[in-house]
Amino acid sequence: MADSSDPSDRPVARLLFAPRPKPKPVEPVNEATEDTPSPSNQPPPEKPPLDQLKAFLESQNHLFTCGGSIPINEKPRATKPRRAPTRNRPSNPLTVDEPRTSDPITIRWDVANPGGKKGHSNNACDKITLPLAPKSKNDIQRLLDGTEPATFGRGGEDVYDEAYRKALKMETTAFCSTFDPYSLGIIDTIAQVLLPSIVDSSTHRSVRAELYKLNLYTSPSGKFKKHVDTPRSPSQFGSLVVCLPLEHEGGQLKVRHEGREITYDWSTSSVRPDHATIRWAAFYSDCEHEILEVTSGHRLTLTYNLYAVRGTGRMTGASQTLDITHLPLYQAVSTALDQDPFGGKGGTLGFWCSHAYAFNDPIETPLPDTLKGVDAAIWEVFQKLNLNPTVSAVIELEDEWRWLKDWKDNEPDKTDVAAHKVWESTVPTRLVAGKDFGIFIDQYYQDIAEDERLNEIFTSWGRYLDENTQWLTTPVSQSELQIAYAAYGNQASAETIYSHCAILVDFPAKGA
Ligand SMILES: O=C(O)CCC(=O)C(=O)O
Ligand SMILES: [Fe+2]
Repeated sequence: MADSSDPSDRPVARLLFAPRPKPKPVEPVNEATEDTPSPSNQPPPEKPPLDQLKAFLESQNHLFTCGGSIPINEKPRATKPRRAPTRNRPSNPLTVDEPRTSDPITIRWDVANPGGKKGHSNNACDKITLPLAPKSKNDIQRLLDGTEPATFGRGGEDVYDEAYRKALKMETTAFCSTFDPYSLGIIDTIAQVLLPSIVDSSTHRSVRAELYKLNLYTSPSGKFKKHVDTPRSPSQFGSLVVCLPLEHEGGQLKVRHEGREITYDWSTSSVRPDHATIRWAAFYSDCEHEILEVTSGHRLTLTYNLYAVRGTGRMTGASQTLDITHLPLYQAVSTALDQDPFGGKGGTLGFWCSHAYAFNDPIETPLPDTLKGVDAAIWEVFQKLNLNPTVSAVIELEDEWRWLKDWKDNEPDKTDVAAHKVWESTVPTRLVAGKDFGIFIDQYYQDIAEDERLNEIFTSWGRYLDENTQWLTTPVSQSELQIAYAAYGNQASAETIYSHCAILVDFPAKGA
């Protein structure tokens, strides 16, 4: 993704964020253990209601990834055809409690130059079936021959740099596989955990998974250093990684969000011979993640982009809906807001979203349909309480706003400090909430004075959030991730980028 500092580029909100302090040190949490329970779940009773809610919200950032495993049934039984129901014989009950198992997975791919003969037609393909049969380890070489080096996005370009990403790939046009995340229940699980729908909500959401790549991380030193996944469209909310059964060690996938870290360790070896298992992990794709070095064998994954779609969620299972009034969050918010937090004077209640959201221009973002984790929950709580929330891109103006860097030139005789005062009187506050997402400067603004320009841009794009705004959360420490957004994606940016957002609720003044 381009980290543009060229003022002639169309600037976007993302570029205007001030660098933030370093994130809190990461608390390592591994797959087998629960997140450390936060003592702040029960805020001390003496705090005012809004402070109690703030403390409660601080502990609500844990939901950003989920994963699981599916054993492979290496000798699949022939499936008995189901008999159609008749009047005397009801339909077969659904075998919902049967453990889900997968058949072995076959991968087929195009062979570019079969037999290496010139002039030979290019339409042959090869295949392997996993888990590999004993003594068929050499089959993996044929698969390797069908791959090409995997690039990634840096500074708006696709680059190959083994120091950052050492991996091989196949494009979806060159391979297919019998693996189906829908029929194995993986997509249902992701929908329930990462994109739940809420009873009565206007946003009933389902997940669509689109196969993206086959990747092979091979020893020695196959890896992908920390990055966030480049969103392919504004409705992309997540990424799914499926690890197919091939012996390897190392290659742990680490996913991070707001100082928390989950490790998916899928290594298999003679010590842990459970290689006849498919393992998977899904996460919100704005979460930073990395793949540690593979120290032996080959780590083979299929990656999918996950999109939020409107639907009934009944693709493979029953619709799962959540009654928001039963969430502790609902109780916490309604108790805190029982008393008007602005004492009748009116103001804005702000919730900095815990995640970043993809948008592109000029198409609107699909928010609130793509809200993630606690952001979705707070949105629904505000809705349920009839508070008319809005979700906006919120930008924080930098002290030295490099993109309009010549503002000081208007006051050449003043010191930086004095010139800065002029700037501060021009813009009432540093926080501006957008009615739209990207900020685009048209030619018109180039012709007016710098200070007027600032004000005009921001009042036409959004509104200033003044001291009457009470923030329930502090903005996520983004300094590292912000750099990662700008510099490292898994593909050079396709028109869609992430923005930081806030959910806002306006409380009118009493009698207004
Ligand atoms: O293979 C994996 O574990 C994930 C790969 C990844 O992060 C990516 O392709 O963007
Ligand atoms: Fe990734």
